[in-house]
Amino acid sequence: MAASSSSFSSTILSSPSPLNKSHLSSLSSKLPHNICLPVPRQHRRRVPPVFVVLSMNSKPTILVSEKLGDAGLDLLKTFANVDCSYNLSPEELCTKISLCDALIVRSGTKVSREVFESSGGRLKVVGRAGVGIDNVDLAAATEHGCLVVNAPTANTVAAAEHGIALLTAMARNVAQADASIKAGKWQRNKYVGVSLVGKTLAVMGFGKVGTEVARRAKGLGMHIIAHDPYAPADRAHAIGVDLVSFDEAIATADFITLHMPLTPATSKILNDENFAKMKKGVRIVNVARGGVIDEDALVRALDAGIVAQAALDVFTVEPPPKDSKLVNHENVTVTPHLGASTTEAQEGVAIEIAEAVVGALRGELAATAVNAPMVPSEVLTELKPYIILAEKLGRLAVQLVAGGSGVKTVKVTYTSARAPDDLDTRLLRAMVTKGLIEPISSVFVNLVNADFTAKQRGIRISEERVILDGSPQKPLEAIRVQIANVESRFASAISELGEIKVEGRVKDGIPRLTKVGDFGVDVSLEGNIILCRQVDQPGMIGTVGSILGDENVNVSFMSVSRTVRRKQAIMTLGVDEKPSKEALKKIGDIPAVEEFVFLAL
Ligand SMILES: NC(=O)c1ccc[n+]([C@@H]2O[C@H](COP(=O)([O-])OP(=O)(O)OC[C@H]3O[C@@H](n4cnc5c(N)ncnc54)[C@H](O)[C@@H]3O)[C@@H](O)[C@H]2O)c1
Ligand SMILES: O=C(O)[C@H](O)COP(=O)(O)O
Repeated sequence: MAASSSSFSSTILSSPSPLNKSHLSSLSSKLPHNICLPVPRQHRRRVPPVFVVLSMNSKPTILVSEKLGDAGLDLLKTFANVDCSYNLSPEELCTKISLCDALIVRSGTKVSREVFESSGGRLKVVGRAGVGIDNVDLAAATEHGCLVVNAPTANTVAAAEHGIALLTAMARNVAQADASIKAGKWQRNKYVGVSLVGKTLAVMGFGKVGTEVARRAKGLGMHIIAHDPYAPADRAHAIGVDLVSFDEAIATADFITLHMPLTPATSKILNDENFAKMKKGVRIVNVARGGVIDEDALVRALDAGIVAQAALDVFTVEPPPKDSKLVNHENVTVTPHLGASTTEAQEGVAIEIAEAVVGALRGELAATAVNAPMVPSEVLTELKPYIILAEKLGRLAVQLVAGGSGVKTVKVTYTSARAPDDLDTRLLRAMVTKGLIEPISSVFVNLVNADFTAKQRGIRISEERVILDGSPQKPLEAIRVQIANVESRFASAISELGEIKVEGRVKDGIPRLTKVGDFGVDVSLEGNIILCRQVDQPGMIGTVGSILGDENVNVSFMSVSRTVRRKQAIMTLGVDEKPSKEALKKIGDIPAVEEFVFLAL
């Protein structure tokens, strides 16, 4: 395969010379008994999860801080210790959280920065049993490497049905009439309502819930328009809805129903200025988030008769103050955030979030991750050996650093026959970052916080593609990691360009180191590695092997590659145990050894 475009010349070095089988068997009789020659390691292959969260033997603890459906709780209990502690104060939550690996909340628990700080690094997953994640401090979660997942689909219909319930109840004064008759009155003239048929309903936010509300309202004979700057117009057209501008929506609607998330852009989007643009007598439904309405402005608009009625399920502060003018307004119908509260939705949400949290704790990538890239499972399966390769190369490269200006400028090069848009490298970059940072810090790095952690430590990681001609069946041919402006503990790891350079490939599903500096090598990236530059002369393997054998250090593989016959060679040894300082010194003292380094993978 030839590189078709590259800013790095990517000439593959002539094949290194790993020991071949006959060479090895003739050697084996001369080696100490505990030196194993290359053994198939497939059975020992481990795929590290992307969110390595649990030690092998621990049963995780999951704190459930709000009521969750039984089916979800049962699922959680098969995997973890489940602590259902409802109505915790913020202080109690902060105290408990240090004993928990995961936390499951609904909208009633504020997962603040303090919660992440109090967890001492143990909290690895926050599961939001529902859609809105505005009660979770996402920035803090990301900085602490904590994955946030939600359950975005199971309560959609429930929320849409509640929107329709509020719409119809409001139009026919159901709540007010109910209260009146229970107070002993019979006020048939007071509670004359308005009809929905033929009226224009503006759906603000045409996502999952908004779409379902629109479908149902069409069935009531309403004319539906929608405003959503990010929704595809063809999806709206397909169900007979026109997407219009914000101003057109609010100016032409008889009814407005809110279905957008609470974001800085939508906060108080219905305010004095926008109420003034509405048709006099407009009616408003909110099952999204209280914060999208300026509640004081809504009271003014109600008092001025601009807004005839409002029906609200959500409030800026929940529960709202007892003396809230808005809640107590006679033209306002309220429910206590019940949009998702149907038996069916809560069972669905509980299962959806339990599966997501358990999956994340097992280290799988969550399809509903909120603060990490979502990688489809088929892509993940294909990339798995390359994920390990990326991390191991990062680990190896950073351990080769001996000084200089520190690990600041790192370049990762992917050699692939795939088109750039057919290879998502975010996962690979995160794993290189993990490999680079974890050996030199106590920071836990994962896909969630990799970029943040690198940035925080002043490490600039650039990526480059070398596009190969040929069949793109494999996602990658090679990954190369280069660290600039550093000195190395193993001078041979410095390339001609003056950078530490390591390169690896996946062969038969096993990640292998294939280049160190400008030397070709070929060893499996497992356990610990000794890199040794030596004069190419007979007896070296036996001498080094004997030193390790005397120490009861098991050699799992070896490869020798040389540049010029009888001149210089790089010997690479895989060892299961870390040799003692004395043994390493003895290796260094062998006259033909020019330099060597021990690296833990
Ligand atoms: N009351 C409840 O119990 C309840 C239940 C479920 C969902 N919700 C809330 O309903 C809202 C919608 O949920 P969803 O599942 O449909 O979410 P969604 O992400 O599927 O849809 C939200 C839509 O809002 C759009 N949007 C974003 N910014 C906008 C803006 N400035 N103007 C107009 N549209 C904008 C997005 O493009 C998206 O299409 C969320 O706030 C969610 O928290 C409330
Ligand atoms: O965002 C949501 O999913 C809804 O607001 C439901 O919130 P809840 O789980 O607190 O009912």
